[in-house]
Amino acid sequence: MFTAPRNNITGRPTKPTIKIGNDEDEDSVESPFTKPQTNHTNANTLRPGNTSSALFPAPNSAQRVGRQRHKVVLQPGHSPLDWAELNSKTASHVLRGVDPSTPPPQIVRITKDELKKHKIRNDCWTSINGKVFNITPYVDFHPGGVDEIMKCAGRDGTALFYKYHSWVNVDRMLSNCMVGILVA
Ligand code: HEM
Repeated sequence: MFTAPRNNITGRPTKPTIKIGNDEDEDSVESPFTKPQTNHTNANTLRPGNTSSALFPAPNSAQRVGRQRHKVVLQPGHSPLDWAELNSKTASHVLRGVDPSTPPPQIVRITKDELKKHKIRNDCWTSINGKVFNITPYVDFHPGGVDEIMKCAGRDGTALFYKYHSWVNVDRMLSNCMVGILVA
């Protein structure tokens, strides 16, 4: 029966050693090559207990969404950052497209018939989650393109909105564009 060599003092089994070279009498030395080899052939393989390798490289947006992206090339000056800047510099009534004396949007009631009247490029409202937004100033900033966002013009766009991007925070993005609450 094979018995692993033991340390003379501690009595514990010694670390594995290998012979370097062919000389039988040469002292055996511990080799760095005896360490277990990690298989790095596919660093992205998610192995049980290995979470770090799965995060590098990070998945791109198409991989995160799980389908082909359909973002358009926006005109210069129409990036999401430009939209944020415009919001910070523009009075809310301008973005709402209403007279400055108009009451706060939370108490303005808008019927479906009224909503339907605002469906052209230069006067465009939509309703998402029961809130009515004037999207006229936002249309050119829409990363999905003008044609796509205009599909919700003058009507309830909630279903279309969630079909394409449930992760987008519309309340925040269009907070200054809210004109009222949709009523039956
Ligand atoms: C009024 C509300 C809307 C807002 C505030 C809005 C906002 C956005 C934002 C922020 C993105 C970029 C998303 C990202 O980078 O992850 C986006 C992309 C997009 N949007 Fe909208 N959107 C609106 C309505 C719509 C509607 C009604 C449609 C379709 C009929 C639509 C279709 C798309 C598409 C196709 C993209 C590209 C998404 C992709 O390829 O991943 N959006 N939208």
